[in-house]
Amino acid sequence: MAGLTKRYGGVTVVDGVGFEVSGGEVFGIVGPNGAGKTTTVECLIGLRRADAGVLTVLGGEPASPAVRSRIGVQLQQAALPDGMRVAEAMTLFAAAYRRREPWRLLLEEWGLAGRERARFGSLSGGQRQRLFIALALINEPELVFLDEITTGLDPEARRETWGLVRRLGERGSTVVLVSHDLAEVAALCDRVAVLAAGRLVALGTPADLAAGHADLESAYFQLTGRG
Ligand SMILES: Nc1ncnc2c1ncn2[C@@H]1O[C@H](COP(=O)(O)OP(=O)(O)OP(=O)(O)O)[C@@H](O)[C@H]1O
Repeated sequence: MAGLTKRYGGVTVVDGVGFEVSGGEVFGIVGPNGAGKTTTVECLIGLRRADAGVLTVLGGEPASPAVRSRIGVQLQQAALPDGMRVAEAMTLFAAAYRRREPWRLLLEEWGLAGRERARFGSLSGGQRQRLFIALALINEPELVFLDEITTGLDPEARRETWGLVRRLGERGSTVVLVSHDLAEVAALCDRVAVLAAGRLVALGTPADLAAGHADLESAYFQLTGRG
């Protein structure tokens, strides 16, 4: 991806951002609120049209059906009707794809076995989050986008989710992870892009970014102009 630019009503919210993500990499995107992280992901998954830039995802155009069928997406504002049962959600999402993982296995893997008949509205925050990740994986995606997956989770659920993201990486999936949690990024990501006010201000391994600073957090504050 090179030169990604997106404007909303004349305001540039993503400004010439470019990076390459390698196969099998866990790639983090961090930055303050409003930095353009979600907009960047939305352009990469074909949900929004870029105003400028060259975007290639798995060798194709982000919005093409061939690419869409090979990616998985868990978006920040994901929601399901409160009355929908877990099994119904899995069946519905599975129906949208030709290639799909047996969804009962996915529920097992994500700690939701036995919750098939539970309604979305009755699930805890952690269970909802895991359900959204399971839904994002239903088409056995080669590339998975996860946006703030541990926000609102208690420490134990957060740790568990980290383990599951690691497992995705180990299985060979490429993961793009948007996060506000620098400890999470340091623990999970091979490389990290730092966005601030729509621009890419740094790109490297967590260790590279932290080099010359007390830690990753102080590097982040300096890079994003908050230090
Ligand atoms: N549909 C939209 N219409 C107008 N402005 C938008 C729209 N979506 C996002 N924006 C604006 O674009 C900017 C970037 O938003 P974006 O959600 O990409 O940032 P972010 O880095 O993901 O922030 P956060 O950390 O708060 O999720 C913000 O100023 C936001 O208000």
